Amino acid sequence: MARGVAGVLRRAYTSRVRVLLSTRNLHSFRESESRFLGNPVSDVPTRRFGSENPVRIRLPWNDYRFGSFVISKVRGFSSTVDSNGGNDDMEDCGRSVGSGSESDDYDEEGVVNELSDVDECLINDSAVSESSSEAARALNDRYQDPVDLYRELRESEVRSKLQRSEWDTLHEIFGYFAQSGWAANQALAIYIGKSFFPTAVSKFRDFFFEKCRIEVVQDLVPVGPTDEAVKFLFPVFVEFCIEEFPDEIKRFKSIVDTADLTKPATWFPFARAMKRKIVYHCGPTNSGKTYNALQRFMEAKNGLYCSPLRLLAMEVFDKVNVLGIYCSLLTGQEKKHVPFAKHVSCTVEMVSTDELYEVAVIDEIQMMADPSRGHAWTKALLGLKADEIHLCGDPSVLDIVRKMCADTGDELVEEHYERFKPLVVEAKTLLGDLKNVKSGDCVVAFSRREIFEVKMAIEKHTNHRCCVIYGALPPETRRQQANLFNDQENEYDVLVASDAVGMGLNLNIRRVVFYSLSKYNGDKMVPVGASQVKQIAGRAGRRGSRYPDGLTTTLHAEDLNYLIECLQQPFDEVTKVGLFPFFEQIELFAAQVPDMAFSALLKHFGKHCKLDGSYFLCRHDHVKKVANMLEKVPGLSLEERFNFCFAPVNIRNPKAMYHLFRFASTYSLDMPVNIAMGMPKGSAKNDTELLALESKHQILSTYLWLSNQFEEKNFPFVEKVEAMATNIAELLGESLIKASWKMESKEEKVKGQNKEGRGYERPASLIKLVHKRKEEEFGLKEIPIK
Ligand SMILES: Nc1ncnc2c1ncn2[C@@H]1O[C@H](COP(=O)(O)OP(=O)(O)OP(=O)(O)O)[C@@H](O)[C@H]1O
Ligand SMILES: [Mg+2]
Repeated sequence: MARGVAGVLRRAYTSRVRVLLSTRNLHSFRESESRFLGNPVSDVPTRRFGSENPVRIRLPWNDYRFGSFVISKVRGFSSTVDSNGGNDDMEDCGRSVGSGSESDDYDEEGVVNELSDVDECLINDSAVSESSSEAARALNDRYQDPVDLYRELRESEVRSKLQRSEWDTLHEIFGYFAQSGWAANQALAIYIGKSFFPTAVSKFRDFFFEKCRIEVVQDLVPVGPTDEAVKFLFPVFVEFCIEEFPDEIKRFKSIVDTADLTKPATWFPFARAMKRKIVYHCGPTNSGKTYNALQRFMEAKNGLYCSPLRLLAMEVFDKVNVLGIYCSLLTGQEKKHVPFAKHVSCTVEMVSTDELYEVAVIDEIQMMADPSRGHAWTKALLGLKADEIHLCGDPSVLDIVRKMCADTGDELVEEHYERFKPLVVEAKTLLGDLKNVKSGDCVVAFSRREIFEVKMAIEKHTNHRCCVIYGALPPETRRQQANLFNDQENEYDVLVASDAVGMGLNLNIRRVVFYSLSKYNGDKMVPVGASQVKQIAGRAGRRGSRYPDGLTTTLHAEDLNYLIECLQQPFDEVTKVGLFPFFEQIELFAAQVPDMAFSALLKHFGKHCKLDGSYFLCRHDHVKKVANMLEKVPGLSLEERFNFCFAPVNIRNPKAMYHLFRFASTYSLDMPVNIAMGMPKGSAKNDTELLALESKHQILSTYLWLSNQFEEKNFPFVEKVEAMATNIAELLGESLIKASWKMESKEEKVKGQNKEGRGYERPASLIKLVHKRKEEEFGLKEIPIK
């Protein structure tokens, strides 16, 4: 029986292990497999497993073969080489190579991906003495076939009497083996996972001690705990594992197979069957990328515009309809179907890969590299069924798009753009004083608190009035604030905004002033990244706006050099883009680990998933947090749970979390989900009331999102909720216009620091400039940035 299973495993092993036995290359299993099946990569006889009478081809030990691949030069163990001659292994030590999973990066809970690289540097680091090399050579000459050696061990009935020193050295050798990153990586090829590897080695050690002839021990001991010893033992270890652990191997294989995220291009066979033309509108901000892509969108018989933000999707929806092209709107929260419309403006998460389009536009394509949302852009690019796909974005993902198009077989046309007008850095700065703000300025701050502090300070100390835009505001309110700012007929001539203005919005901004260049990343204050600085600064001086010439500067002189550095930095080249499994993939995976809680399942998936080198698994800690909370709601199917967990909710807002919990609980009882939330009577009179309005809107937004995922009978109050949401968005708008309160806790904080009466003051710049240039270097010159 065991042999039967082993036979199956060996067949599987032979067919799988056609790629060089390195974890880094597990991702390319499939590729190499198909390459192999179509066109055998080796003309050297391969070792076969699985037939009734396996043909054992004797090869010298130093050419020991796994499938068609060779662990070459065992004696010198310089590298692992595949039969195609590709050399991949040891030189990468110490570098993070571009393949395998990135789970180590994304999972802050310290989940280690079973398939990710382990440090193979051990191999190179070990000092190999002349005598042990000599001993290794002798060992390899003596035992030329690992299979023979394994058989001999298996059949042996004598336990050798070892001397204490031999026993100690053997232990050291096996200890070294267990620590070997190289061996752990190679073992993955036979589906010995990283967590099981130490157990397998320990069992192998016991087996070896139990069965090994004294002569073999005496030949091995002089080699000592070295890589050479590991290389010698490894093929024997493989034989042992295949025979000893068929169940573990089978289990791990099924898990790995169902967590396979390699070859994402093949997930969309219909898109692959098409000859698509991809047009990449590549350039910096304000260079006309979206404008040109939208021209093609509007000319087409039918089209799809995929936006990074609800606000932009709404803007395109309005603009296109005004121009007489019927266009519907589709976001997570709203479906506005325009009769006879053949065009759709949607948020990128809502992309359907089922519809056929003549033209699709994917805006801000560089977002493919976003750690959390990247997968939506990747899916759109790989899966859209459109004759023409227009990508708008900066050059950071150009190379990877080229690679993806080569994989999909799509034609790629590149259109390069320059900024209409160069962005100019004002070296004078605001000299630390918000009184120097001018009409048409957008002051950018990176927290809600700072935004209000700046607004209040400007309104108190100058005659300017401020609009505000930040992430927690509903898109309708952001839009109302943007219109108020753009409209020249009122007193609102300054905008105070967070990085939420960074994408695509067309605002009448003359100058972008960075209030600070640091932001809180959830853990600590960090400098804002160069690409984000560019994106935000690029909001100044839009073509067709009142201020076609863009200026940018900082509030404080000490931040200026960092701003210039960011603007002058070339775009980073992205090497990996985001992926996330579809529900069906999670479902298949779940079948391998029955009874596992959903949050643990996601964690487990992250641990076992297999990715090609150009992809990473998107972060989903937010989803896991919701999943944890919803563990207490019984009776949800996996799919229902999946949908609830992806609902947009602010996990730091206990009220929002409570309502989501309530929605899920009511739904699980198959009762109509109601909203049970009081409406505020008027606009907010202080920051606490404003926060409450924001929070209420977010809860309503979650309800609307869920109503689009589930049946109407479960979420029957959509109209009522929509009306409430509109009402609250209006109240928020009114509140922002009236807002003149002081930020309470800030005041307390200032009191605590004995700074009462000192007026407005920004905390000192947090950017520590390493290469601080002298002020004279810039003087009051204006520095144009291309
Ligand atoms: N050929 C054109 N004729 C008239 N207006 C144009 C033209 N090209 C661009 N514009 C206008 O210039 C402004 C910036 O263009 P667009 O939004 O396309 O830039 P972008 O490169 O997509 O910028 P971002 O990276 O910030 O999204 C818009 O207001 C757009 O309407
Ligand atoms: Mg654009």
